[in-house]
Amino acid sequence: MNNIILIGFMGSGKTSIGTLLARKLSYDFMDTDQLIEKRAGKSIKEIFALDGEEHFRKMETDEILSMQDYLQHTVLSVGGGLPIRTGNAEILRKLGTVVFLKAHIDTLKARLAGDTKRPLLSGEEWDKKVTLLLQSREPVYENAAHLIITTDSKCFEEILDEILEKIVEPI
Ligand SMILES: Nc1ncnc2c1ncn2[C@@H]1O[C@H](COP(=O)(O)OP(=O)(O)O)[C@@H](O)[C@H]1O
Ligand SMILES: O=C(O)C1=C[C@@H](OP(=O)(O)O)[C@@H](O)[C@H](O)C1
Ligand SMILES: [Mg+2]
Repeated sequence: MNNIILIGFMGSGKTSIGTLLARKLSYDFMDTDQLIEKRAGKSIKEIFALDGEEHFRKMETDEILSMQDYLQHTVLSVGGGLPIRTGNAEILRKLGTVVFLKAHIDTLKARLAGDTKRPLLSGEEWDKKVTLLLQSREPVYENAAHLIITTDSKCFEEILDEILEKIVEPI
């Protein structure tokens, strides 16, 4: 098992840190949102609007199921909702070392303010949605993870170093 999977809430830094970590390790980088956008030929926002969230969730599961056949030496960032769907966390844990990038709600809200790409945050009540979603999702992330890294007040380099220090698997 030589893959690293980053999970966590929207804004926890999965895509940014995944990109940097892969570069540092000379691993491939993949991000389920990017793969799905490419496959569908439209943005996540358009998929939600035109096909519905359930269709998107099915695409997420299909993506990680197919990875079981090929994923190697890869840092994989997954969308914030992916580990929540029944069965997905188990698939992720088989794919590699699952790292939960944890952040305080205030940190997440500050990072997500003004976002226009994430359909779940559209509308005026977005910060209330963040509070409710985070409450329900955090225990799922904690259960799914082999390793939890808190990211509040840490720069990217500090987070990368901590992940590499704490990962037990030889990589
Ligand atoms: N540790 C951090 N320090 C400063 N900014 C961060 C940190 N982690 C994430 N960000 C910022 O938060 C935003 C969301 O990051 P992103 O990597 O897209 O998160 P995710 O993929 O988990 O939704 C980006 O603007 C990113 O630069
Ligand atoms: O939390 C979620 O349900 C989602 C998170 C997003 O990815 P990030 O976690 O990378 O923002 C993206 O998959 C989609 O907007 C739905
Ligand atoms: Mg992302």
